[in-house]
Formats: sequence, C-alpha cells, structure tokens
Amino acid sequence: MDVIVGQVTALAEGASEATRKSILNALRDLSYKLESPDDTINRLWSGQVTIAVVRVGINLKIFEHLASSGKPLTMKELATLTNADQTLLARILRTLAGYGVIKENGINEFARTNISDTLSRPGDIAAIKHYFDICGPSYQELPAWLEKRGYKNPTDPNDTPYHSAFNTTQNLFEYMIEDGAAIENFNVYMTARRQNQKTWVHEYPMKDDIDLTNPNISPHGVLFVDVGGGVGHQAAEFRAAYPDLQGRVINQDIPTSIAQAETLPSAGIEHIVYDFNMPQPVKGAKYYYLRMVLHDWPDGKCITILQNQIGAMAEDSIILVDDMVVPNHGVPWQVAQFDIAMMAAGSAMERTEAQWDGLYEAVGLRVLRRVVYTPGVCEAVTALVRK
Ligand SMILES: C[S@@+](CC[C@H](N)C(=O)[O-])C[C@H]1O[C@@H](n2cnc3c(N)ncnc32)[C@H](O)[C@@H]1O
Repeated sequence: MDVIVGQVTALAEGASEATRKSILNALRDLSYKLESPDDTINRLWSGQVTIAVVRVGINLKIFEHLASSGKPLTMKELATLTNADQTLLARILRTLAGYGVIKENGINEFARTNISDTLSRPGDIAAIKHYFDICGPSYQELPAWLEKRGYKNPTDPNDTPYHSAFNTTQNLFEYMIEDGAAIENFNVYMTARRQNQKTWVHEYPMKDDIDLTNPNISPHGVLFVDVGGGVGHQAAEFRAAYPDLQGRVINQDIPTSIAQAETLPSAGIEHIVYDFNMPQPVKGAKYYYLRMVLHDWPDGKCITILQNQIGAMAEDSIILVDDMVVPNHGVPWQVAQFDIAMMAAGSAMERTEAQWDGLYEAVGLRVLRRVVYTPGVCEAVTALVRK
C-alpha cells in the first residue's frame, strides 16, 4: 500500500493543477467504490460534524498551536494552551484525528498535518468561519425552503434560505455589516482567497486594450475602478502589476469595508464609498472591474448594477466582469458548490456562458474577449464594451 501511496504522491507533486485535481477526483471515486452503504451514510453525515469540530478547533486555536510549536503536543500541553477541559479536549482531538485533520502520534500526543496547517492561516480560518457561521444555517434551511416554494428556481433576493435561517429581512451584506465581526471576517476571507496564486492580472491581455509602452494612457485620469472591491485587494494587485501606468486606481465598496480598507496599507489606491445600486460617480474610467459581485445577485439586480456602470462609461471604457463561467457539462464540484452557496444566500447563481451573455445582451454590452484564468475552477475575466 505504501508503494502505491508513494507513486500517486510523486505523480501529483510535479503535476499541473488540472492533473492534480483529476488525481484527487480519481481517488475520491475509488474510495466511493469501496464504500459499504454504512460507510456512505457515515461519510455523508461526517460533513456536518467535520466542519463543526474544525470550527471548535479554530476557536481553541488548536491548529495554530500545532503549527507554531514545531513539535507534536501532548494532551496536557494542549489543555494548558487552550484552557479547555481535558475530557472535552480528548473528544474533540480524537474526532479531528479520526477525520485526518490532525495526526495522533501516540497515546495523548498530536501533531500537525498539511490540513491543520491550512486551518492555522488567517484567510483560511476566515473562510471556515464564514462558511460555518453564515452559510451553514442557510444550507440547513435549503431543502425545506425549496419544498415550500414548489421547487421554483429562486430569483427573489429578499426571500432566500438565508433569510429564513436568520429570520431577517436584511440581505446578507446588511446582516454582516450590522454584526460587524462578520463583515470584517468576510473581507479577510475575500482578500486571502487565491492569494499567492496566478490571478487574472497576469493572464488578462491588458496590452490589447492600452499601449503599455506609453504609460500616459489615461486621458480621463482614472485607470481602474474596483466596484464592490472589498478592501481593495484586486485594485492593489492591478496597481502592483502596472506600477508605471498613469491614472487613478480606485476601490469602491460599502462604508464598513472602506473603513476597514483604510486601516490597511494600500499604496497608490484610493478608497471611496459607493453603493452600486446608484449611478457610478466616477466617470470615464478605462476599466470598471467587478469580481465576484454579480454572482451574489439574481439577474434583475445584476442588470441594475451593470446599468449603473454603463452610465459612467466613456467611448473607450471597458467593464471587466471577473466571475466563474460554468461549463455546460462536467462542472467541477467546487464550482457547483459555489452555485448552491449563491442560491442559498441571495437567490443568486454561478452562470453559464449563455446565461452571462444573455445578461450582457439585456443591457446593451458586447463581449470583447473572455479570458479563463483558472481552468480548474472556471474563473474568467470578461471584457465588455458598449454596443
Ligand atoms: C463576494 S464580495 C467580492 C469582493 C471583491 N470584489 C473580491 O472579489 O474579493 C462582494 C462585495 O460586494 C460588496 N457590496 C455588497 N453590497 C454592495 C453595495 N450595495 N454597493 C457596493 N458594494 C457592495 C460587498 O461589501 C463585498 O465586498
């Protein structure tokens, strides 16, 4: 068995991202093939328990302690570090070890793994908090909610599983803002998402839109507006990739996110409060960039958001929509899962190419080009101009 594990590991190590993902899928399919019905049921309900005990582990900083200690830790050491009751801790640790999140080295001794290391990183901790605390109750609500509404595809952003789960009339962002910690956590997650990986900035052929040999390309003064940009991490990536290009780089979001952005280092970027339900106040920018904004909303609301940008466009302005483009078949599970998350939180969706193009057609935009920059999870930047 060790030989096979060694061979598969070696195969995955030098492989492209696409090959690595197909190896993971093949291993999953193999593991499913070996399951008894009992195994299948246990695996399915372990999904909820895994994220619940991981959430406890995050609260107790178990993964951070294991990552920073540089050596395995005994139960006693972990009890001292976490201040948790030893009997309780033993139950949590054995579950985490059973799921392979941490490693049980011997009796009452635990060690880090690549999984627990991931769970010690601030951006990944923020992701788990968001998916468990905010999305979790909405998924729990989803089956009954869909049944009650006769299995119609959800299109009302004010009536979603999330609204029922949280018994609120506020949308998800309003809810997280009122909570305070939730929106701050969400922004940490969004900033860290795909950090240190190749992003759209490196893949999009900017040279086809602007003369990169002539830095003075922005006669209108504004080069790039990140609409709904959170704390401005994509605006920062853009600025870092094109430090010499003339023109303002602006990040826009709701007041809480802009206040958070202003506490972070962001050289060369301006932060402006802007509600995308209102006309865009920054006129004639070269680019209006929206990453993972439109996937939060159903078509009607996307049309409003796009129209609000179109009103500000100059002749040579381009809208860049950075979102997943769902293939017509063989949809990676990571993409399908995002779609369900958008459904539960906002009656929104991840869209196919035809669904996106229908939206652009409806507001009088023409697709100039579409650049898929992470084939494994179907993320693409679509450049749009006025017809
Ligand atoms: C899924 S996040 C994407 C953030 C960022 N573009 C990124 O890719 O990391 C959606 C963003 O839309 C912002 N947002 C929500 N409602 C908004 C509104 N009415 N006006 C402007 N921004 C809004 C949120 O605060 C959040 O930053």
